[in-house]
Amino acid sequence: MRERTFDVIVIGAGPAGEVAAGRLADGGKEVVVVEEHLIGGECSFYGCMPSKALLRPAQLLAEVARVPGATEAVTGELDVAATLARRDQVIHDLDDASQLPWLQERDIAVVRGHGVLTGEREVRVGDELLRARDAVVLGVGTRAMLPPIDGLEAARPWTNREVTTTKELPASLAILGGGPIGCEMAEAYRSLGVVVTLLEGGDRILSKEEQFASALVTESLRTRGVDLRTGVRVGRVERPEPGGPVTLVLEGGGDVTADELLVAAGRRSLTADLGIEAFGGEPGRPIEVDDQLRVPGHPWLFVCGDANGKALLTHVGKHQARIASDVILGRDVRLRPSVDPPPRVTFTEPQVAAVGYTLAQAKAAGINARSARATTSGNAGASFHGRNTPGESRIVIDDDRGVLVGATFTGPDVQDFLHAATVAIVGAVPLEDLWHSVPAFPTRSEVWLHLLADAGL
Ligand SMILES: Cc1cc2nc3c(=O)[nH]c(=O)nc-3n(C[C@H](O)[C@H](O)[C@H](O)COP(=O)(O)OP(=O)(O)OC[C@H]3O[C@@H](n4cnc5c(N)ncnc54)[C@H](O)[C@@H]3O)c2cc1C
Ligand SMILES: NC(=O)c1ccc[n+]([C@@H]2O[C@H](COP(=O)([O-])OP(=O)(O)OC[C@H]3O[C@@H](n4cnc5c(N)ncnc54)[C@H](O)[C@@H]3O)[C@@H](O)[C@H]2O)c1
Repeated sequence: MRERTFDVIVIGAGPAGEVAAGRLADGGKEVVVVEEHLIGGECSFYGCMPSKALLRPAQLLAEVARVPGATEAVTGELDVAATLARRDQVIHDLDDASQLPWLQERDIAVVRGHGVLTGEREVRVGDELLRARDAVVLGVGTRAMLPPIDGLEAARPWTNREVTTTKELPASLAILGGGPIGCEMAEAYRSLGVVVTLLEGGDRILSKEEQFASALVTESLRTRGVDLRTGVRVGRVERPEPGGPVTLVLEGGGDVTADELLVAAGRRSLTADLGIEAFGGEPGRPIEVDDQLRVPGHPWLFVCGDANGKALLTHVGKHQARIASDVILGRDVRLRPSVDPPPRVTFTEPQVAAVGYTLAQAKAAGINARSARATTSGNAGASFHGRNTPGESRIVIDDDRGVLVGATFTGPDVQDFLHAATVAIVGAVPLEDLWHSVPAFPTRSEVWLHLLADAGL
């Protein structure tokens, strides 16, 4: 068996693993990355990037239709083939060659294959044994979770992998689960001309967000023609002919038939064949870590990104990777609770861009909280993006401390509003100081003036 020794072994080259490897190498460590599929991970090839590529063209076309001058100039329909071709460019036709120079420039070694922990600071990849002088960082991520529904697995449903990469669109698509994946893909596929049925088991879609945000996205999807149903329980799935239509038999009567079925009902950690049980982990479950991303009792073992289950978001995994790397490089840094829940954006139209607590979550956390609201497009800057676009914004205020603890912006293209709110929350900026943070005219940031006015400032 071939043996090699490095300072740090990183298993999984998704966003978390890549950032850890890069930062450690920049800090002078000799690093090896073990990857069994594509360098770039789920986010680059089957997640964030292709999903946004599928959503953006129709959203831009809708914005053009709201802005006279441009409206008259752009008169055609969405080009479906060009949209799929652009998606293929974004995911580099599922080829990770363009990710390699970044690693090579930093002298990061790459080992292709499935990594398994075989001992302390020891990883086996096929017939190669890797040893680490300092640490092992796990960034193994997640896969789609299939709920235990009779016939579901045998029906070979789509997961995020097929829905983001397919070259041929089905005429109809049923989607199980109304979280961010289900909602984004419902809108994208509908905009590409597919008949979409979205089935959510809970009483509302996007259940982790403010109720008003769920209601706005529900209304928007229904207006676009998505058959959106909540409180639905699927009892059985049938696909008599492989590749033929699939039928979901609903508990309580009725069924839904579609050419394809997407399961977007949550994720499971890729910790089943990792050797994690020897270090206190449970195969298939997220691995518990402390505020320095270490596995308790194993100071050389770190877990970053989706695999620790804290928040399944690329930017969260990358932040954790920066912290773990700095700890390995000898710095005393930790996760801070100041921005938890973290910033997040569902890229539907309207978008839901939120950070920190919803009002209900703040109250449940024992905070003396109240909210203030404003119409997102109710300012001069917004008129240049299209008057009266649907969308409301709300901030959640901790009245005892006089600071923000949450914010939600809904509307078209509001994703970049979020960072100001994140800075205000992490910096615990007093509301009076926020009031003096004057937004330029005419920018859509004037929504802050209206939010603070509604809060009594
Ligand atoms: C459709 C979709 C859309 C999304 N959109 C967004 C978005 O807009 N914004 C956002 O912030 N997040 C989004 N996410 C979530 C985001 O993709 C994940 O949070 C992110 O990819 C997690 O990064 P990671 O590095 O932890 O894991 P991953 O990206 O899953 O990467 C893990 C890597 O580890 C490899 N691996 C696993 N086990 C082993 C092993 N034993 N040996 C070797 N290699 C191994 C895998 O092959 C993979 O390459 C989306 C997810 C999906 C599915
Ligand atoms: N824009 C973004 O940032 C973005 C986009 C997509 C995904 N993501 C990340 O990926 C993660 C996974 O996304 P997701 O949408 O798969 O998961 P999720 O856990 O967020 O949502 C799953 C939804 O499926 C529903 N569900 C579960 N079982 C069901 C069943 N049997 N029948 C009907 N409904 C059922 C749940 O009630 C829930 O609403 C998210 O947590 C998110 O962090 C982020």
